[in-house]
Amino acid sequence: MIVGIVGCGAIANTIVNEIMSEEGIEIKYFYDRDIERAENLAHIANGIAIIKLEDMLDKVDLVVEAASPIALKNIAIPILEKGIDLMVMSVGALMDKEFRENVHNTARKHKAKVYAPSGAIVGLDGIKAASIGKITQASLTTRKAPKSLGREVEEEEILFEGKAHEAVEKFPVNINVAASLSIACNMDIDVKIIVDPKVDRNVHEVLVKGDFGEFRTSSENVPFAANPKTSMLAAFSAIKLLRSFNESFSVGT
Ligand SMILES: NC(=O)C1=CN([C@@H]2O[C@H](COP(=O)(O)OP(=O)(O)OC[C@H]3O[C@@H](n4cnc5c(N)ncnc54)[C@H](O)[C@@H]3O)[C@@H](O)[C@H]2O)C=CC1
Ligand SMILES: O=C([O-])CC(=O)C(=O)O
Repeated sequence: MIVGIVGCGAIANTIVNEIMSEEGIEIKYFYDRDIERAENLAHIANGIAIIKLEDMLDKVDLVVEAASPIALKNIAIPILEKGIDLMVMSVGALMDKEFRENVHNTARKHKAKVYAPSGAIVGLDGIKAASIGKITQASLTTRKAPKSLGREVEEEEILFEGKAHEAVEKFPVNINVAASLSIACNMDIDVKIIVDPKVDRNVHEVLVKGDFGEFRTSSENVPFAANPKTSMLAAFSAIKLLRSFNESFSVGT
């Protein structure tokens, strides 16, 4: 499998450092609006930095988007139209219903697949199983340190309380997890975002109720030093999903 990466930041660097050149996965093409970032990562991976997306499209089997929701909106359709699979980290962009439908229809028409790893939250496996019945309630409470949210506060403060579609508009690079949960639950879930000077982790609490009963998950994620908005777990989930394409045994939904 030849892989291209769009967005050469914290997540992409972790993917490359972990996978480098593993049997069956060759991460070869690197694109970033900051060409230096693409060149640095290409150098580490012994790959090729490209200056426009089209330069990788006839050469890859899968593109990993690890850039931003705006980037995803620009690249998704041209990638899928070529029948290339797409792994999406900036899931928040998919809260735009028209865009999501376009992505879905294009993927189906060109026999491409779109994957969204579980990212920084815990519980999507259970939600996927629970969605066989009816899900009646789902919420996410996210607590991050001021530097993760770009705020300066002395006391904990609720920054946002409302629906996921609004949360991803207001905090596009901090709450993609709300979109993953909403898509998995097939509802615009309730979201609360708290800035808390007492925490040094990215904390995500998920509550889901439905026909199956109810569950709560809580993850206290170590953030990347280089980008404290992002949890290391998010990059790990992408790596695990990439590896799963070569595995013959799968556990969990
Ligand atoms: N699904 C999830 O659970 C999670 C998703 N994310 C999202 O994943 C994405 C990547 O995260 P990180 O690696 O932490 O970000 P980062 O900020 O460390 O790296 C992003 C890279 O993408 C590049 N970039 C931004 N916009 C671009 C564009 N339009 N075209 C080309 N390159 C562009 C930037 O120059 C940068 O090098 C972000 O959108 C982030 O919000 C982050 C954490 C969890
Ligand atoms: O990494 C995290 O903790 C969550 C995050 O930034 C996102 O969902 O965009």
